[in-house]
Amino acid sequence: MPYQSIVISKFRNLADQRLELSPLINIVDGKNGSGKSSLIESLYYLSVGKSFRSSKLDSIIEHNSSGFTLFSVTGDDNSHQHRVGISREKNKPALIKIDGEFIRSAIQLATITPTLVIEPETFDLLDGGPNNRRRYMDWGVFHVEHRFSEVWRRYTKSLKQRNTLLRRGRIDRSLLAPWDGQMATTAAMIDQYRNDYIMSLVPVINDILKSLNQTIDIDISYYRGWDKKTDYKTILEDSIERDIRSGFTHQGPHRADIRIKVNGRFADEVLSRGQKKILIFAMILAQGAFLSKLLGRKSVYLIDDISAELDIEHRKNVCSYLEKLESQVVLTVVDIDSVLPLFRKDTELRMFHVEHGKVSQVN
Ligand SMILES: Nc1ncnc2c1ncn2[C@@H]1O[C@H](COP(=O)(O)OP(=O)(O)OP(=O)(O)O)[C@@H](O)[C@H]1O
Repeated sequence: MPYQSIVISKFRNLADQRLELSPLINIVDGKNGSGKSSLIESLYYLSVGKSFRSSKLDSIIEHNSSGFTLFSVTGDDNSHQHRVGISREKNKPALIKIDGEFIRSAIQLATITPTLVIEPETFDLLDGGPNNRRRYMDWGVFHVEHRFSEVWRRYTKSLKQRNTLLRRGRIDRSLLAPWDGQMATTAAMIDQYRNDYIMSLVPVINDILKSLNQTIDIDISYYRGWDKKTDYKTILEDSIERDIRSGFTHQGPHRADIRIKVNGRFADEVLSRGQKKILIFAMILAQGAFLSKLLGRKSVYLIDDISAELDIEHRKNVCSYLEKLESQVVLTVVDIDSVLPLFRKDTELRMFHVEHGKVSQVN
């Protein structure tokens, strides 16, 4: 569901303001340090109740203020509207309302507006640690498999309990049994959801690579976090001595990873920097395409500083792809001329200019 309007107050350097967005393409330009990434971050915050830039609340709240608030109206002509409000005050719990009702978990936010973000750190997906890749995989699993968040919650709760017991050192092993049982059941489900998602996603990524005029064909090998031939309960039993020595559980879905291969070789080892970036664009765009194909749900795409990431040819391919999606896109650029000529004249496009945190619509 696209954002129709947002109201921002005391978020980073952004002035207190209300913005009306296009349901399709929105281009935001402004000098370095004007507030473009902060605007992308505020939209992302509204979609999941957290930032992609910082986990420290203090750095997000406007420096001279004690808290920020964000408010959005989402929906399109054919669908029901939703109103989301988030208020964060220093040293206080988050207050989140959907349609006037307080909610306890920010997870509910993510179901309203599936939001994909491409910002400088997204490009760590291939070369960075497995956390990024698990987050990538689980964004999709969360949206296509409604049981995932509950199963994941049960798994992590049992993992935490097991690790607490392991840290006690000399333990009565019978105390571990219920947690091991719970972990084995939930791990098998998580493994199945992730494996199914990745297998379905690979052809979509390859189709998108083709539509971005790329000749590479990729494959993804999924590692579930423990040996593929052994059931998880046996793994937990066999690794108990090592787990006790270290005080934590070495193997399991919390250690899952994906490795991306191009012509049988690992992408992070053979692709150029530019090729990696376009591959990462394709991987993110594929998540939205797959969700739309499977469940008819459209995602919102937030893309920060596209011109810094892609050369003109790749930018043109990505912009043409985005234009055909008929989804909401918010793109930021330093120089509007680096993207504006790449869109068709008849595209429903809205332009904004940011200066010292004030975002103004440009005619
Ligand atoms: N909590 C905060 N309160 C006030 N100002 C902040 C806060 N956090 C960051 N800033 C400032 O907000 C400004 C805008 O930052 P932002 O990253 O949004 O800029 P940008 O337009 O994306 O810049 P660039 O093009 O360089 O990426 C910066 O000058 C930054 O120092």
